Amino acid sequence: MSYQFITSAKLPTRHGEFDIHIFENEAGQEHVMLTVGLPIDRQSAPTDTPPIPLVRIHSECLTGDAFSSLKCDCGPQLNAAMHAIQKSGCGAILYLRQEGRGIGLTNKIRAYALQDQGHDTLDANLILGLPADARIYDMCKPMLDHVGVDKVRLITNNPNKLAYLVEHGIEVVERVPLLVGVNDENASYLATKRDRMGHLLDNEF
Ligand SMILES: Nc1nc2c(ncn2[C@@H]2O[C@H](COP(=O)(O)OP(=O)(O)OP(=O)(O)O)[C@@H](O)[C@H]2O)c(=O)[nH]1
Ligand SMILES: [Zn+2]
Repeated sequence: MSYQFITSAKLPTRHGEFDIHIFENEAGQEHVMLTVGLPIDRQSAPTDTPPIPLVRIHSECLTGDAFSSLKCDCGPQLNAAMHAIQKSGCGAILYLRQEGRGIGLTNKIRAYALQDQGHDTLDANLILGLPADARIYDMCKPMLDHVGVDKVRLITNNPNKLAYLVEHGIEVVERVPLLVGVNDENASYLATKRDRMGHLLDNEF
């Protein structure tokens, strides 16, 4: 699949002002990138060491990002990442339109119905005959290339995202862990990511 840059504009938010960039693949699927301080202006202070952009690869979660769901940690993670990137002055949010770990909104809600019956987040996908995690990350490299980023500090607990970037020639100088928005409703979801999905979490939930 190839990805094309379409357009960009300013986006003021309550965290500060971002540039918003839209990308599209051949199937017409849109992905979004919010940036601050990118591309890095190497002319203005050529002798300074350039900053390493702080980057968050975030998969769409309508229920968490827009509806403040307590079933996951997505909404607080998105807000914390936007805040941290603004504070650092240089970075990007890659907002990937792969809802429900790539199975789509309808299937995610089907999985939630199974979770209501006591299944965990991983088994719910498997019972539906769907992969535990169907996401791809091949849009990330062209999106980062667009703003000249080849080195990042990556905000994640997900080893798949680290592996993708490293395999595609993007240097991950640092992994920045992100644990926010833990509550009684999402504790078992986080424990399943830690115990059954290999996420880099060593906390008790
Ligand atoms: N199938 C399914 N998807 C879920 C469930 N809860 C959250 N999601 C999806 O999981 C994805 C969350 O992904 P990210 O925010 O990229 O985070 P992550 O892969 O958990 O890794 P981090 O970078 O460590 O946060 C979103 O697409 C959510 O819609 C669930 O119970 N079932
Ligand atoms: Zn979520």
